[in-house]
Amino acid sequence: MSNGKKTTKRKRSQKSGLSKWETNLKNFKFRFISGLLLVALSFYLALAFMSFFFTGFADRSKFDIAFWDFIKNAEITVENWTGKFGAWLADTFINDWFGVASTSVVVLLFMTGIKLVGAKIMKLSTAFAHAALITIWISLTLGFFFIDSVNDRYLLLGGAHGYFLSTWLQAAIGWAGTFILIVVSLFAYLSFSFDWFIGFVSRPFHKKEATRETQMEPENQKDEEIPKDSVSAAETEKHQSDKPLDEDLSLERAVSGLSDVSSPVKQNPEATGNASDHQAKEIHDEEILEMDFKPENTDKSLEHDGDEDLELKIEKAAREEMMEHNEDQPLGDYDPTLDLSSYKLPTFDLLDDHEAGSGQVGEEELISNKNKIVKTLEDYKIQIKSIKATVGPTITLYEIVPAPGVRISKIKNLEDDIALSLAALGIRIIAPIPGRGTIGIEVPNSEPEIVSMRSIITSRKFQNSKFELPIAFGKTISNETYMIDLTKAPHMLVAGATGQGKSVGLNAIITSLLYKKHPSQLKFVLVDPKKVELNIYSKIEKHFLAKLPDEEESIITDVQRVVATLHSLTIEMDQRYDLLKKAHARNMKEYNHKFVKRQLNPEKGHRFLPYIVVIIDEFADLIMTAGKDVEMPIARIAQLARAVGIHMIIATQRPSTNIITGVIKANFPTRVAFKVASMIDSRTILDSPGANQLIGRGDMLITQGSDLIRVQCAFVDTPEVEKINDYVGAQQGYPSAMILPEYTGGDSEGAEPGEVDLSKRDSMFEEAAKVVVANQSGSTSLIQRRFSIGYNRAGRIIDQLEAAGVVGPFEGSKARQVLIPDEYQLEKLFDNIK
Ligand SMILES: Nc1ncnc2c1ncn2[C@@H]1O[C@H](COP(=O)(O)OP(=O)(O)OP(=O)(O)O)[C@@H](O)[C@H]1O
Repeated sequence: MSNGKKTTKRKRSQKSGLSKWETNLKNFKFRFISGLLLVALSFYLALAFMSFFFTGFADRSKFDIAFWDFIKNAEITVENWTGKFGAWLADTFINDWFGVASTSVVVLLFMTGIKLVGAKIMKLSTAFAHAALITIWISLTLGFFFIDSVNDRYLLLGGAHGYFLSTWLQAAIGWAGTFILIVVSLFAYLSFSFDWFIGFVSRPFHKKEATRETQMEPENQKDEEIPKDSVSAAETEKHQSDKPLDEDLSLERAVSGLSDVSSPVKQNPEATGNASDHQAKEIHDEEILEMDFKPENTDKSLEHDGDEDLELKIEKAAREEMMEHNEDQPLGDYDPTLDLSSYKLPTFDLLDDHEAGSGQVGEEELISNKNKIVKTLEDYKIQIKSIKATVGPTITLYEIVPAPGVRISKIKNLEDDIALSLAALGIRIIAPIPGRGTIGIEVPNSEPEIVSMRSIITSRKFQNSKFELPIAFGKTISNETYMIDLTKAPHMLVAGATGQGKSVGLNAIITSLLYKKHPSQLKFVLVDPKKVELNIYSKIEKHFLAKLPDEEESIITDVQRVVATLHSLTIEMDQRYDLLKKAHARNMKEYNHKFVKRQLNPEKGHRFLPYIVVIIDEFADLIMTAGKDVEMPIARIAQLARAVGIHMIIATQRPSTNIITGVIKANFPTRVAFKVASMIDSRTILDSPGANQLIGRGDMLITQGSDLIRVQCAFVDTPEVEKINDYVGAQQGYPSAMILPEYTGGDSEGAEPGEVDLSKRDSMFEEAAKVVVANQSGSTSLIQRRFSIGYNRAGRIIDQLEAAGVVGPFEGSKARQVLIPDEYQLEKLFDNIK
């Protein structure tokens, strides 16, 4: 009894010891220090080994006593540079173990050390595996070729391991056998580890093909360099410096000398010199990528039959063969994109640049505005320390540092006066700018610039983004591409009075996603009560849309269908949670990772889960007509669906409180406001004023909880969206849109629960009956699997089959009894119930 207790205790302490050790490993400081120690140890060992080659001869006789005696006895000294311990280590590693191949230990210690410190190198498990193979091979080879060095105890090149292994092998398979084994194992290792090696070795045997290959090369290259639908390579983008604005455009002034406000301000020579070209425009750091997504056109190569194309054909065949033989080989990771493996992301040339950069802010305008601001403030006896301008695409931000003692609220109250003196609409005062200790005055530029969607999509920031669902909205006031990850958002409210850029904004959101995602990874549910705004996307139904079963239109316009779709999405959400639970995954990313790694069995209902983005335009219309019927499922999805990859974007013209209710608001943390009609609307959507002061045409404010960020929305015109849709729609898609689970709640009027109306049989009733009779098994999951339909619908069909007398009643865990023995009887039954 007490023994048992002890064991448990020990186990527990071992357990806690392990977790402590793990926690330590995760601790950065601990890792860093351990890493440094390992690197130091690797240097020490390297010196010990190196020195051993020179001093080992002199020290050789000293190792013959026990280790502690050797270390303790001060009278014994060694020549090795690293002292007795180093000498002993070198002797043990080199002579007793693996000979000179033991240097691999030094390399491994070094690699582990720098990895712990934070260096990005190859996986340690791979390094260890290679090192082990190389060490054994070198040790054996040296042991084989320098077998005589065993008599020279000072240096066994292959170590004791090499010597014994080679002696044993020679006795077993002879000298020749051992030699062959050494050569073959080398070739096997190189072929296994390096793909190029097989080609290198087999090249002499394929001289003829190799010549052909060289002949083909220039042609291939040409193909790569001038992809048909890529963007013009000659096109370049202005690269602008990353300097903070105050270095480039200096409107800063000393505290004293405010009296000479009209005097020319300090100018940066560069900015002034280029005034006519750039007009002291704020310089942004977005490098534009001219990139083409066109994957290699393998199909083309198949069309060529001539002899000269042999090499290309072989490549293609090898590829296809690999796929055909997939089942026989150990399966690699599951690739969800394989279903539509030839799918190409839209190319950049589908987007226009809308004369990007056309809007320019003259230096005169900047100075005049600055003077007016300073003058107005001065009129109200407000002293300022400095003023700085940041020129954005449509807005310039004048940042003021007030003199000590000036009350911020005093400046804030002057909003109207400043607007009056500048004779401009859309002036917004941010007092203070969070985290900067300055006051911002945003003034619209007289010639606003259009931010083209193209400049955003081609920006390096967007292209290199690692976001799961990247949405590139446009540019901030400092000309940076502004992006959010919808998975983090996770639901978004968009408001804006009519004509202020809401539809363009929704198109920008969808376009961003279409430029980054494969149809297998993302599905949209589009709700458009206006029937015209989102209809454009019906062309990509088979690629990117999801809809209810038996639904004809993929863009939902009818309120009743919206309600059914939202309910269906809640069912999909619940099903996804069930799958996550079964897979012991906390969220969809983890689940998909497991699925891709083939840890989840599709036979058990597991499937790769695409993100679902639900976009609802004109939400006001919807809530007015359907009220709680839409509000409740939306609230449910918004509260729960984040972890299962369902995200919602709701847009409305009228952001009043009866439309954006508390429940909805609480669950939509990301808010986007285009210009709205009143301050009350602005407060409803953003919880603060500001959206009423915007200038329209894509000028917007975004908040993700705390700060408000002013962004100029990227402009994407309807013809561009059409081109993108044509491009995607023309490619091979899935047989249909993604089918959402069947929702039957709305249809069951009249029928009591449990009562089945056979006159309203499911369209799959007969097919399902045949399958059940043929298999003599009446299970819902069989029908679900065979017809790829949801559980609800399959269950309903089974109920109908029971009512028709095809299957018996529900019997708990057992499958239902099938009452019809064969197809002949079944046909008779069909005739009876017609
Ligand atoms: N980001 C933008 N950059 C430049 N101009 C824009 C931008 N967004 C919108 N506009 C201009 O504003 C016009 C109206 O935009 P949009 O159709 O998106 O408005 P809306 O808010 O959706 O209106 P409604 O609610 O009536 O559909 C566009 O035709 C375009 O000329």
